[in-house]
Amino acid sequence: MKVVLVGYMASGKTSLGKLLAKELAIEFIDLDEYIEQEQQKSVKAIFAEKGEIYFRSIESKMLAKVLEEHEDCILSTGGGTPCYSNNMDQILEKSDHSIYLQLPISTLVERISEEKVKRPLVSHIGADDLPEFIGKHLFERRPFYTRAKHTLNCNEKDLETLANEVKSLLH
Ligand SMILES: Nc1ncnc2c1ncn2[C@@H]1O[C@H](COP(=O)(O)OP(=O)(O)O)[C@@H](O)[C@H]1O
Ligand SMILES: O=C(O)C1=C[C@@H](OP(=O)(O)O)[C@@H](O)[C@H](O)C1
Ligand SMILES: [Mg+2]
Repeated sequence: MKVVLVGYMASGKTSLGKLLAKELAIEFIDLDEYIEQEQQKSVKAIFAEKGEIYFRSIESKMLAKVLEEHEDCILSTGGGTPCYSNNMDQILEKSDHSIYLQLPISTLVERISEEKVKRPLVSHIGADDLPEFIGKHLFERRPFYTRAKHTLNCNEKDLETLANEVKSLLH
């Protein structure tokens, strides 16, 4: 069974994916970590040294590779993955379940402001401008995320609760 998690930065894709894979005893793949291993560089360094277009091209290729080569896995994507190239079509075609982790802007702002450094798209944005940036960005990206097979309301739920809710979707 192939399950793909999508959603905005800091929606919990990596954390929930890890927990789910452990509980379901299947392989966990985080697309950003996969790219970092393949490129031998952090996502931050790839953005800084080669630019976003290069990152999006690698991201799309690595997504296709993971979807092709892995039968049973939980795949946590990056926040931008479904929004470029034909990535969301690929996800819908090649996975059994795709799940959009939905959170209110206020929670995303809180989480991102604590972890801006490792996220190159927001690292340069000041605290005052962050809510407007995230609001606009999510408005642009939401149409891609909502194509996922399921939407999971993650507001004020801990990881264990979310893992149980995902498991009940996987039939
Ligand atoms: N359900 C949750 N409740 C509270 N904090 C969470 C939850 N899920 C994730 N987090 C926290 O939010 C931050 C971003 O999580 P992460 O898994 O890196 O998100 P993503 O991979 O979507 O960017 C981390 O600090 C993580 O511990
Ligand atoms: O939203 C985005 O475009 C990005 C999200 C990041 O992943 P997370 O969503 O896990 O932070 C990472 O892929 C890169 O920094 C770009
Ligand atoms: Mg992540």
